[in-house]
Amino acid sequence: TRGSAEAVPEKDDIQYLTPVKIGTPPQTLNLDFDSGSSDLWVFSSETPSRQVNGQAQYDPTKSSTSSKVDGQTWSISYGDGSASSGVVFKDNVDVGGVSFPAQAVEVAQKVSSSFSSDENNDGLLGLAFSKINTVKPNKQITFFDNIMSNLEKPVWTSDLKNDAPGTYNFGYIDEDAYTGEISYVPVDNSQGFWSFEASGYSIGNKSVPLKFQGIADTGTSLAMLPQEINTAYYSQIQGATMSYSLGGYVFPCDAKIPDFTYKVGDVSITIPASFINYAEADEEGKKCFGGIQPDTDIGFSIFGDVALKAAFVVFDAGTESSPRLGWANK
Ligand SMILES: N#Cc1c(N)n[nH]c1N1CCCC1
Repeated sequence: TRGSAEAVPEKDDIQYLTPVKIGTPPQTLNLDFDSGSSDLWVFSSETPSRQVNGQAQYDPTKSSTSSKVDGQTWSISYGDGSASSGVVFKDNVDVGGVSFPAQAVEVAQKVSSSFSSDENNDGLLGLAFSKINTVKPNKQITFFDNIMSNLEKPVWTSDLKNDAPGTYNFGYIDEDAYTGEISYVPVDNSQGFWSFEASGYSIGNKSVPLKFQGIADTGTSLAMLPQEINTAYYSQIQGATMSYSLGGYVFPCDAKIPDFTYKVGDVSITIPASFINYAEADEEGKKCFGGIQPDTDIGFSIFGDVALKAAFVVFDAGTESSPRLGWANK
C-alpha cells in the first residue's frame, strides 16, 4: 500500500498539521507529525474542558472499533517545556489512505498550556523510533512501524514547504517531488531519533568541512545548529545580536541576510535567506528572529522545519533494521 497526506503550515510555519482519521465512523483530527518523538496522542473526550480551546477531540466511546488498553498510561514532555499525559486506547487510524486497525491512540487527560492555546493542533503523531514511546508498562508501536510491512517500501517522505502546504508520503518515493539524486546517509537510532552526520556548511562563497551529528525533526520549527555555524552566519548580518530576552539571535528585519547551505552525503541543501528571516521578534516589527539558532547543551543539532523544508527527505527504515535518511534538492 501507499498513502499521501497534506502537511498544512500554521502561522510562520511554526509547525505543520496533517489530517488523520481515527475510529469508526472516522473522526478527523489534525495532528503534528513529529519525527522527533514516538507517541500518537490526541485531544480527547477525556481532556478537561478548561484545557480545550477549539481543538477537535477523539471520543473513543463514539467509535465502534475502539478498545481500552487497560493498565497503560503515558506521559511525555518536549524540549520546549510542553507536556501531556493520559491513558491508551486502540483504534483504526488512517493517514492518507494507509490504515492500521489497532493503532495505539494515546488520549490526553492533561495537556500543558502551549497545547491548550494552539487551537489548530489536535495532537501529535510520532514518527521517531518506537523505542522512545512513553507508554508504561508496555511501550506502544508507532504508526509507521505498524504499517511498515504493508507498505510497498519501508519508507515515509517529507516534502515540507515555506508558507504553503507540503506532503507526507508513506510507502513510496514520488519521483516528481525532487530534483537530482537522493543521497543516503546512515542513521544511528540508538537514542530513538533519525540521527545522522552532516559533513559541512557554506555561507556565501565560504565552504567549511565541519562534521556534526544532527536529527531530522519535523516537530521542531527551527534549525538548531552548532554555535560555530551561528557565529559564522550572524557575523555576516549588520546589527545581528544574541538576545537573551528574545531567546536567540535576532537582526534588523530589513537587514540583508545570506543563504545557508548544509552538506549531507553527496548533496548540498541551500536554505534560502527568506526561510531564515523567521518571524518578527518584537511588537515594533523592527527585530526579526533567526531561523538558525544554537543547539547548545542538547548534545546534537536539530534539523527542524526551517532546514527540512528546503529538501525532500526519505525516512527509510531500511532492511534488517539498518535505517537511513535520503536527502535531495527540489
Ligand atoms: N521541543 C520540542 C519538540 C521536538 N524536538 N520535537 N517535537 C517537539 N515538539 C512537539 C510538540 C511540542 C514540541
